[in-house]
Amino acid sequence: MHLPTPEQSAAAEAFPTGAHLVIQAGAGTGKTTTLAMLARTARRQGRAGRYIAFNRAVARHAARTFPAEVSCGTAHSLAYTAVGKRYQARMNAPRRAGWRTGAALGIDEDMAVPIGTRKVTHKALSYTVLRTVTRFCQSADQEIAPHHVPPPRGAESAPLHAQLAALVLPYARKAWADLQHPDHGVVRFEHDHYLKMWALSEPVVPVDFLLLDEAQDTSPVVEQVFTAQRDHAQLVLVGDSAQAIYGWRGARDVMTAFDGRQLTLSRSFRFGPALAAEANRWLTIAGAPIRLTGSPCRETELRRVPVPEAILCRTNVGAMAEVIGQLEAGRRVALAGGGQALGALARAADDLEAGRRTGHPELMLFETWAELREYAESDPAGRDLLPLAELVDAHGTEALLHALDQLSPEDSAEVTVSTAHRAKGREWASVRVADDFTGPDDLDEPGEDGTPLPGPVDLGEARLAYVAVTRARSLLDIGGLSWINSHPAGDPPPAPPSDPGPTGGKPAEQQAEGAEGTAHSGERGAGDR
Ligand SMILES: Nc1ncnc2c1ncn2[C@@H]1O[C@H](COP(=O)(O)OP(=O)(O)OP(=O)(O)O)[C@@H](O)[C@H]1O
Repeated sequence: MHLPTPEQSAAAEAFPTGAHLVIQAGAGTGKTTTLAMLARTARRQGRAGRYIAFNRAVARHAARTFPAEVSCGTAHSLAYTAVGKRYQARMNAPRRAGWRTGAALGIDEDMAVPIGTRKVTHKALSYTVLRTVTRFCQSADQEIAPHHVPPPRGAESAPLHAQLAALVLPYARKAWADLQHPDHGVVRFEHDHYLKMWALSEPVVPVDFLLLDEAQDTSPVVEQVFTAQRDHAQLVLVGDSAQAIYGWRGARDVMTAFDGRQLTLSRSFRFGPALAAEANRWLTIAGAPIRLTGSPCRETELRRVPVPEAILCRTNVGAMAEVIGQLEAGRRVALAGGGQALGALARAADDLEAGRRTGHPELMLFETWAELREYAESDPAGRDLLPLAELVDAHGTEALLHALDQLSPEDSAEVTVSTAHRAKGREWASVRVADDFTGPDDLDEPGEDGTPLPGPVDLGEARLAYVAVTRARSLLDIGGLSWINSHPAGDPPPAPPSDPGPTGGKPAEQQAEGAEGTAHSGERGAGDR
């Protein structure tokens, strides 16, 4: 048992008062240890509660750490017990292609509706209908509406989106009606469906307190159920606003504006003072409410690391480039989360190159590779696809698929390549940040001396950089983030702080919603919160 830090003691002392709490816990600051302290306090008080984890693995880990009075699970597990189990038979139904579901909903298999210069085929429409239902399920809305229709790649403008929404919504409403039957229907029943049904039933969770973990990335549907309990249960939100990196797909930082007593965990047990200083540079840029102190017992060096244990990338495509580079250097490589997403992209590129339409959800509005390339090169909305286009053109889809076949499992690999999104919650002894973490573009107007001025650092990018740099225990190579050393926002060079202070800085702002999928990385799996 460790001697608690003053901040951990402050959290443990605040909890029995019954006040709603917001605990900002920086990277590696012993969040689980602290929550277990709170849970033991509750046991002494005879109070029972629930810990809501981000995914099942975290819930299982917490169940081993917390006393029995605190039940541990995801929001989905609560919803499953209340609603989902009635739909078990439907959930066990065999998977089938989205277009078959579309056909069963009445979408004509010969359709090709023009939206702008693109044609929406029945496959694209079927996929968009199912995504619309999923986005509705993750929202706090009562009914399916146009804003749930995902903006399609290659037809993002508002008028085109409105046209698409008019086409999609009748089928999406039909799909949602179909899902209400517990024992029959044509749409495959997913975990998000019963979560939404549960939320719409306005459930009361019968507990004395609720601990919401990773509260900086909470879906609106979970936020709605959670905050609705505040009159009868003590609410404790735990997380790190500076690690809010899922805003692009609708998650919200519930901590920042929550009306509760603010507490902080800022002593990191993962790394030493030099890395804490680097982390603080990004926390400052992100306008985060905390600054970290490193462990005096840990020495973490920042320097070039030619052979790291982990390489962290900004995008899936960047990860693919790193995989190829490591394989060429003769190393056994693992890709965190596996190679399926990249394999699907490579196969989609292969289809387009052969002049076939692809079923890949992101690329299904394009008819040829040349069309996609033109979109990536000339349309600002498609710019993030340019690295994919360049990667495919440089290596060929066959070589990419061959590289993915050579991946090793993580436990037998010499190096793990991961996106920063997938690296969240993990740590390695040595880490290199990949080259796809490029800095902001220069401003149009040069500085007084005529030299280009770098643009401001995007807050979302700063949070992702913070997640990436805080994964290392002993060695960190900031690699692709080195541009920050000559950017005005990275100045003055970081120095280890002498006094962490309980709080400081401005609250983090919300990350703007961006495109889904290819450019980003790290999807949550079914059953995750
Ligand atoms: N007061 C303390 N003194 C020394 N070590 C501590 C203290 N509190 C926690 N630790 C150690 O810090 C490490 C991380 O703690 P813990 O497992 O609770 O954090 P976590 O929730 O898994 O991770 P994170 O803080 O990154 O979210 C563990 O090795 C734990 O034993």
